[in-house]
Amino acid sequence: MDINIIGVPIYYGADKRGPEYGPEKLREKKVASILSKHNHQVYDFGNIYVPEVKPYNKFYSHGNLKYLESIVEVNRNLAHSVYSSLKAESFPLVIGGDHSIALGSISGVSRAYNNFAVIWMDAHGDINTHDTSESGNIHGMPLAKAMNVGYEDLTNIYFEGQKVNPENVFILGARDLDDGEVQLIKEMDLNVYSADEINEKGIHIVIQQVMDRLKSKNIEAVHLSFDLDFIDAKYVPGTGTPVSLGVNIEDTKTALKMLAESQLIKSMDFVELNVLLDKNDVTADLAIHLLDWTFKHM
Ligand SMILES: NC(=[NH2+])NCCC[C@H](N)C(=O)O
Ligand SMILES: [Mn+2]
Ligand SMILES: [Mn+2]
Repeated sequence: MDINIIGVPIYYGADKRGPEYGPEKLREKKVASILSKHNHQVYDFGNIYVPEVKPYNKFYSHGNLKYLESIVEVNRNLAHSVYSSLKAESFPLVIGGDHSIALGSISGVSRAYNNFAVIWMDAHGDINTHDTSESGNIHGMPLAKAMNVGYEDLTNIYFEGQKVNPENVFILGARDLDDGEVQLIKEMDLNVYSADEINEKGIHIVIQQVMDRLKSKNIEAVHLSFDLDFIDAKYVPGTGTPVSLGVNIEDTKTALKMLAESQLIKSMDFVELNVLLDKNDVTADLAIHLLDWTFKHM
């Protein structure tokens, strides 16, 4: 398969320095040549341009949507890059950066496919809006925007309106949800498999259930959005919002292997590696190992 690596060196969605060095770090660790070992042609498309913003301007046009203008611009460009990759039958691997970039990738995927699903592996739901967010950090909101919930500058990125049908969204590993997010899950009847449920039932059973659902819906493609904080906090010091009682590394690998082998995954985000918080590169090395593992099974 052909893979296009698209780096997005941004921290604005997290409002904490560190994730912007993710693409550089993974390149330093030879991500492209590692993936190409598994019979893939890997093309490194470099980085999406991230404009500089003065920190005092972060509230520029909206008090509870920090760095709104820049995040909109970056995601619009990213969306087109992801769409172009898919049109060229190349797998877009989007390397963050913080999770705000999922909005751009899902928007690009959405233009390429009619009936696709999003699998969101994360300790968080990332379904806040400017009304429910306690932080104003846009990385806690992209999945809501993709479902057309929230502020219109963010829901209308790349093209107007909804990018993904909420019925086709699967959140895995959740264990740190804000009140507004819990309410939205109820209102929209979203598919959420919490970390507790995964650890009780077993990852294998949960992934199988998700795949059965995808099959019954005749899904043609899946976008996998992987936030490193899906994994239990003790294994990932290098992420900005770690949460304990998560999934361990072995189970994470089982999930990624099963999803990769399904051949349904056509695009992926890999986000929230915080290089500045990392300890001796353990999280960066784990990131490389997980990507190596995933694309080995693809
Ligand atoms: N992509 C992430 N790591 N998101 C963390 C979000 C944390 C919190 N729920 C917020 O909205 O601020
Ligand atoms: Mn996230
Ligand atoms: Mn998260």
